[in-house]
Amino acid sequence: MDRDIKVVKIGGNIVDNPDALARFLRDFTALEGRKILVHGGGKEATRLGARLEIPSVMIDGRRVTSRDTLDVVTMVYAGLVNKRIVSQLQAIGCNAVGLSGADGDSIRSTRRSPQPVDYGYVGDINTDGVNVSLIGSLLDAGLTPVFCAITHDGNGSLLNCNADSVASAVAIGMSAVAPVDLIYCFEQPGVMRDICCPESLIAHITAESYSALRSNGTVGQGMIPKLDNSFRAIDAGVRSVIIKHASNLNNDTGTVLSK
Ligand SMILES: Nc1ncnc2c1ncn2[C@@H]1O[C@H](COP(=O)(O)OP(=O)(O)O)[C@@H](O)[C@H]1O
Ligand SMILES: CC(=O)N[C@@H](CCC(=O)OP(=O)(O)O)C(=O)O
Repeated sequence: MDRDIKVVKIGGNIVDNPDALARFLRDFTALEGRKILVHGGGKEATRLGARLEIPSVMIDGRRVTSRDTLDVVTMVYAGLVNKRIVSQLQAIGCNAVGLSGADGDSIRSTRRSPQPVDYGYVGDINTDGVNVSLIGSLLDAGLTPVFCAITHDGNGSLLNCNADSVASAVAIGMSAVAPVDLIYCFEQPGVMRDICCPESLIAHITAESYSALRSNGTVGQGMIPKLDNSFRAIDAGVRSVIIKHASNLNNDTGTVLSK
């Protein structure tokens, strides 16, 4: 059997669009070999928070996660969104199993220091926090793990992580046992010089060109953590990283990252 593993992260704007999500899940199901899906769902959490009168506060692309907000994001990511995705995958022949990081002790993290910014119940995934043998056993059993952004600290607390960081950490962890390709899918063609112009797609970014794109403001907002996570994965031995439109999952179009 092909030992390679594909770790695919699907962004929040696709998760939030039923037609785009259905198309993406069909393409994901068609991917051959062992695969893992990681999803976000920030928009749905923000909407439910508003309905419950729990306002969402984001700082540098991360959600300040109070006790109440932790309840909201757990309900939305580990519940509604995860189970919706798993049931849709089941309906099209992909035997998915939905997990938070607490399930099977699959992903452990540590609550962030309250300095310089107190993010509340937000975690950073531990260096050895990905349970490679559990995930390997699921893959060997023919299952497709589907992870949300909720992890745990091993002491009974759930912690909210950035979904891009979960994807990168899972890819890094699994690269200890197999070649891993990390694929970030979202609603844009990739990293662009001009976000309003799809033709301005940047085909290839190195660590050196990234620092120029960052300092001249070409990349901003959510793209900075995505690129930081991409380079972290490459440095830690992940075989390939690409950032692409969700509808291009099964072709080569996108932005390829390399050292
Ligand atoms: N140069 C760029 N190219 C593409 N997207 C960019 C760029 N700079 C900033 N972005 C923003 O980054 C966002 C992606 O980050 P994010 O919303 O965190 O992704 P995801 O949907 O995967 O969670 C895009 O929606 C876009 O608004
Ligand atoms: C700590 C933190 O910010 N966690 C994210 C997790 C979800 C996520 O990353 O979703 P997208 O991929 O849709 O952005 C949040 O609560 O928004």
